[in-house]
Amino acid sequence: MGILINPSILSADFANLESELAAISAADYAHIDVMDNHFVPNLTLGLPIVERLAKVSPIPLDAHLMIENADLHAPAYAEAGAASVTFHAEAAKAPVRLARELRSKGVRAAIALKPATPIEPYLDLLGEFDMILIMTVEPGFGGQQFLDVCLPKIQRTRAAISAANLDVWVQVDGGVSAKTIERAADAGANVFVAGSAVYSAEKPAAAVDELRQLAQARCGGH
Ligand SMILES: O=C(CO)[C@H](O)[C@H](O)COP(=O)(O)O
Repeated sequence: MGILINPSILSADFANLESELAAISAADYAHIDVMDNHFVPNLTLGLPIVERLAKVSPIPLDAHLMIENADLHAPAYAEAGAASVTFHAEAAKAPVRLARELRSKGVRAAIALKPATPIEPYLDLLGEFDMILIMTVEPGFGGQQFLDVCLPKIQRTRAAISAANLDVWVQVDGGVSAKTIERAADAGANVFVAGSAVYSAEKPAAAVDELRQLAQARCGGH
């Protein structure tokens, strides 16, 4: 399974998003944090901006919806041009139905779990998703510290995916940096979201390369 580095534009300059996306053209997906000020105590951007970003981005968009009522709102992000749409388990009433609806629109469907949400209720459903996002911070803000307590959940998720012989990606988001990415890779993640570690770097493209090399050196087994 390949390694993917998805910089989060949460730490980018919101007044210059087109050039901020150009700066990460060597990454795999641009991670777009959609926050509604209800599911999380922060407000970022919504559908019209995602629609524009999808048109100008040199790489596909990975939309991470930190919004309530995901069943109702998530499909519109697929129609807006995101290549991958992630909704939160805590915000979806019918996650399997929603994932099937997203896939029917031709996008990758992913489910996200906050640090206190267990993977166990979803273990028999893994094949319904293209990716599982294990949050390694409480969602809402960039620049937080990576939560090592989430590593066992990443391990259990990867073990279940391997045991079922599924091709499901495991994404980590929150506090991912050159200091923490190896631990996440060792635990079984293969998709890495990094906001501040990329956009606070003098050269975002070099930061993407460094993260990729560190993860690739550890991800031989998955
Ligand atoms: O989903 C998020 C916050 O809810 C962000 O994607 C995440 O925190 C990235 O920022 P950083 O790498 O600075 O932690």
